Amino acid sequence: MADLLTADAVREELSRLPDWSGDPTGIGRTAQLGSFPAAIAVVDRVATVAEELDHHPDIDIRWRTLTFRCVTHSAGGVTHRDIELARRIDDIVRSAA
Ligand SMILES: C[C@H](O)[C@H](O)[C@H]1CNC2=NC(N)=NC(=O)C2=N1
Repeated sequence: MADLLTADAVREELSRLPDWSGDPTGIGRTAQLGSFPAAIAVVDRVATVAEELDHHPDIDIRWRTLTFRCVTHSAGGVTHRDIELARRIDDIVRSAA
């Protein structure tokens, strides 16, 4: 099982993920795209990456605003897998914006 990050480690990782906030119970970000179809296209690309990593974010879709939350459910908190997923989500949002 993946190791839970301490509060200090989560803070450290978040300092390198400026669009994300959170704590050891989960990290999240929102992203506003240009349109609803553009937002759905981002969700679709995130779905592909989530399958590749076998690690899946919780996603809230409200018109063109997406909210991603990453937590390792099986571990009950934030692990390096969530940090990796967050970086990959950032890459997708950046290339879509
Ligand atoms: C069997 C499979 O590895 C697990 O169900 C995975 C799938 N994706 C997952 N995603 C997240 N965020 N947390 C998990 O614990 C998790 N478990």
